[in-house]
Amino acid sequence: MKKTVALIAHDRKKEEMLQFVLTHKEQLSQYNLIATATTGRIIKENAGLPVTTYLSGPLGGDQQIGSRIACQEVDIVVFLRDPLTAQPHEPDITALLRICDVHNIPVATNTATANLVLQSLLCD
Ligand SMILES: O=C(CO)COP(=O)(O)O
Repeated sequence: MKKTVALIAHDRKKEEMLQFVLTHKEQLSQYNLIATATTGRIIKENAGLPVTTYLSGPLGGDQQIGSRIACQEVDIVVFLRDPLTAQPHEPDITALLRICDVHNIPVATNTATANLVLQSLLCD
């Protein structure tokens, strides 16, 4: 069955997310991609990959993706957080990371880890 990968990036990490997606475009095209609204739109427009989008993070998108994680419908999360900027929806961000740990879902919060996680999927 196709794996589902969630892609989420804060504003100052969106360019890095796009470069990550473009670097791994061929591999990522094999998976179901889901994303928060703005991250997903940028990926669709600039990488041309199909992405199922949810609400923007501050409007509840992190919680929507968290709910899919809780339902065991997500295999990997790449969440490029901005560690230098306070976010109004910090509780939602913490909740998303927590639900990944509750369900033992790999969550990469930087591209160094995300690269390793994608590499490991190639060996599956
Ligand atoms: O805020 C986010 C994650 O916490 C991301 O939301 P957007 O992709 O809509 O910017």
